[in-house]
Parts: sequence; structure tokens; C-alpha cells
Amino acid sequence: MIVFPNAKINLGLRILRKRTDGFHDIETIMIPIGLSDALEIVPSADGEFAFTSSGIAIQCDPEENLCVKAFRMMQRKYGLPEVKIHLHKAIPAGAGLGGGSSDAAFALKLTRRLFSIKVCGNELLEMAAALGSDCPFFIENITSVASGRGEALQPFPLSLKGYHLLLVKPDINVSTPWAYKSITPSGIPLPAPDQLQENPDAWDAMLVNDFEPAVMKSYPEIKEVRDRIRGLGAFYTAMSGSGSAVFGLFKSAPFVRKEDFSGMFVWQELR
Ligand SMILES: C[C@](O)(CO)[C@H](O)COP(=O)(O)OP(=O)(O)OC[C@H]1O[C@@H](n2ccc(N)nc2=O)[C@H](O)[C@@H]1O
Ligand SMILES: Nc1ncnc2c1ncn2[C@@H]1O[C@H](COP(=O)(O)OP(=O)(O)OP(=O)(O)O)[C@@H](O)[C@H]1O
Repeated sequence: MIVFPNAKINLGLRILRKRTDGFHDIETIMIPIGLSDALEIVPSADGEFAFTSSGIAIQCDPEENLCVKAFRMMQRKYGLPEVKIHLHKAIPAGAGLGGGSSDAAFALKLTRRLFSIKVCGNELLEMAAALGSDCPFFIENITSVASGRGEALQPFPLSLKGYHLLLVKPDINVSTPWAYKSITPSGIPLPAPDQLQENPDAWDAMLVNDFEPAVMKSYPEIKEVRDRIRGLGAFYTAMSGSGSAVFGLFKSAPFVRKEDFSGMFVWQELR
């Protein structure tokens, strides 16, 4: 069975406070986008476990890979036999696009289907939250306001249909723990959701990613990319999550070529 774990972007990201458990309370709007890995899990015919990967290289031990950790969690809980897992990576890591988190959430959902396990929705969300703060979002995988450490989700009916997305990931990998250590919480919440739905032209003035000042100070190239995307006529431009990916939203397609940016470049009409 094959699934296609997709990336996300963050529309505004406020960091409210540092918590006593080492995490931060945040508020952000998370939006699924059409950039995906491919994940295959099949029952193992020879009884041996195997993990293979292709595409963008992942710098971690197979048992540390989030999709393997997700499978192991289900295996322990439900006494499952061994499987063979193949992951094709197209979503870059250290980008703020939630690639590893999406692989983990999709591995939970795929394992449930593969072995016809009766798991109630909340149980799957709890397992996802134990794997990472971004993981629960990819269970329902719909545009949502995320709060708490990112695991408290409220569906948010915001349509970006017809807009164009330009996503650029410079050749910089930002570590999420480093980014959280580098910021000072703003303590400012997101604007009320109904104000946003009405008025995309005001998003640039209303929505802030609290990671940007600290991350762009350490990596000025990320700010340069954001400024260049803005210069192409985007009505909203921001870094996604803790970076380094930057995106712009456009009402009509500007003239832009892959060669104009170094690093990874994705251009798509949103549905
Ligand atoms: C930046 C975002 O991508 C925004 O969507 C997420 O907040 C990151 O979520 P994530 O990558 O799933 O993060 P986790 O794997 O849960 O945590 C990695 C590390 O980031 C920090 N962390 C993460 C989430 C959060 N709300 N507060 C934190 O301080 C913690 O130091 C934690 O040890
Ligand atoms: N399936 C996976 N895909 C990518 N990275 C993985 C995976 N499993 C574990 N990792 C480890 O997690 C780290 C961060 O991966 P991830 O793709 O979540 O990046 P990110 O850009 O930091 O995402 P975000 O900050 O939005 O959660 C990588 O450096 C890698 O070592």
C-alpha cells in the first residue's frame, strides 16, 4: 500500500510563551500543500523488517526515522508482524515544511488500514502527538488553527483555491530545536480567524512569523529570498515554520523561472 505524505506551510506563527515542559505554546494556521513524499508499507513475506529510502537523503538511523518510529509504536500496541517500508523523500528536511512529521502521521494511518486495526480518531491523534508536535495536523490534514504546542487543532475553513504558490527552500537547513532556543516569545496571539477569511490583502500586515527575526538574522539569505518573492508581486510572503523554506501567494502567475533561485523550487496553483 502506498500513500503520499504531503508538506504544510504556516500562515502566521505566533510564539506565546515557553512552557515548563520545554516546549512553547504557539498559534499558527497550518495549510496542507501539494508537495509530497511517497511511503510504501507492505507485510514482510520473509518475516524480516526492512527500511529503504530514495530521493533526498535523510541523515538519520533507520530506527530513528519518524515513519519507522510510527510503525514501531503501532506494532508494540497492536502486536503486528514485521513489514517492509520504503520512503521516497521529495520534501526537504530542515525546511519548516513538516516532512518528517507527515511521514509519521501517514505511517500511522497506513498501518491502521493495512492491518484493519480498529483505532478511534483520538487514539491516533494521541500517538501522533507523542511522535512530534506537527504530527497530529497530518492525521486530518485539513487547514487548521493549531495551538498548544501545535497539537490542539481547530479546522479553519480558509480556501486558497485559485491562488498560486511559489515555494523556495534555500540550501540552508534550520534545526527546529535551535530555532525555538533562538527566539524570544512575542506573547501576541494570531488575529481573530474571521478577520483573516475576509481579507487576504491584509494578511501581510496582520500575520507575523515570530521565528523570522532570529532565523533571518542568522541566515540573511532567507530574508533575501523572501524579499525577492515579494518583489515578484506576492500578496503574502513568509517563512514557513522555523524555516528555511519561504513561500509567496500570488493572485495571478508572475513570470518566474527555477533558475532565478538556488535551492529547491516549487510552483503550483492551489486547489
Ligand atoms: C515550527 C513548527 O513546524 C510549526 O508548525 C513546529 O512547532 C515544529 O514541530 P515539530 O518539528 O513537530 O517539533 P517536535 O519534534 O515536537 O519538537 C522538536 C523540538 O522543538 C521545540 N519545540 C517544538 C514545538 C513547540 N511547540 N515548542 C518547542 O519548543 C522543542 O525544543 C522540541 O524538543
Ligand atoms: N521521515 C523523515 N523525513 C525527514 N526527516 C526525518 C525523518 N525521520 C526523521 N527525520 C529527522 O528529522 C529532522 C527534521 O525533519 P523534518 O522533515 O520534520 O524537518 P523540518 O523542516 O524541521 O520540519 P518542521 O520544522 O516543519 O517539523 C531531520 O534532520 C532528520 O534527521
